[in-house]
Amino acid sequence: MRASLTPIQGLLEIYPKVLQDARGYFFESYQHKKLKELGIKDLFIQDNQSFSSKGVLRGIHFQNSPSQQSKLIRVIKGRVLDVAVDLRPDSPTFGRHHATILDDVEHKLFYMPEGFGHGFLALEDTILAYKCTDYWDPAAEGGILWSDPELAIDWGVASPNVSEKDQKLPTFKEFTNSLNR
Ligand SMILES: Cc1cn([C@H]2C[C@H](O)[C@@H](COP(=O)(O)OP(=O)(O)O[C@H]3O[C@@H](C)C(=O)[C@@H](O)[C@H]3O)O2)c(=O)[nH]c1=O
Repeated sequence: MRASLTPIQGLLEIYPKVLQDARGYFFESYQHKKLKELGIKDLFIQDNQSFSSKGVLRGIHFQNSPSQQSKLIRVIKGRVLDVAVDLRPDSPTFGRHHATILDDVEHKLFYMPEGFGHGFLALEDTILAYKCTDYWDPAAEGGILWSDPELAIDWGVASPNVSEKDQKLPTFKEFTNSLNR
């Protein structure tokens, strides 16, 4: 397991050692001690899995305090463009994002601590799995519109398949205004 830093402090891309043999592959998708050595000390208490058809975009989602979640994300089958948006008001990279490809070949893990918005675009029919450090809390759910020009995320598609709920998410400006209230 090897971690690679990203331009945003706290966000990590983690490369597991994928062992191939005549039967297929094997890798440790979660190993507490090795992740701790890479600086990830979180206690994950919920695992989620979703299937998304090619062209589906989910996000950008987060949970507000006190139900904030760190996430450890990976693709079981398929390929996504996965995006983390820095929503930590005190961060020098507040409002900036980092995008990365997660797939079922490299099996890269994407770690985002509390304070990030998360979204992904399915580039193929995809099963995505992620660990979370807090339970789902519908009352604490927050989000930002995937296509907000201020975030300027290059999704590479003009009209992805987005849920009605996600189409109505606030803009980044509305989000920042809500912080100042
Ligand atoms: C997130 C979540 C949803 N649900 C339910 C609510 C709803 O009926 C159904 C689908 O929920 P959603 O439409 O919110 O699912 P989805 O759009 O996949 O939401 C997820 O998006 C990605 C980007 C994230 O980062 C996640 O934290 C989560 O917000 O599942 C749970 O039961 N537990 C959960 O933890």
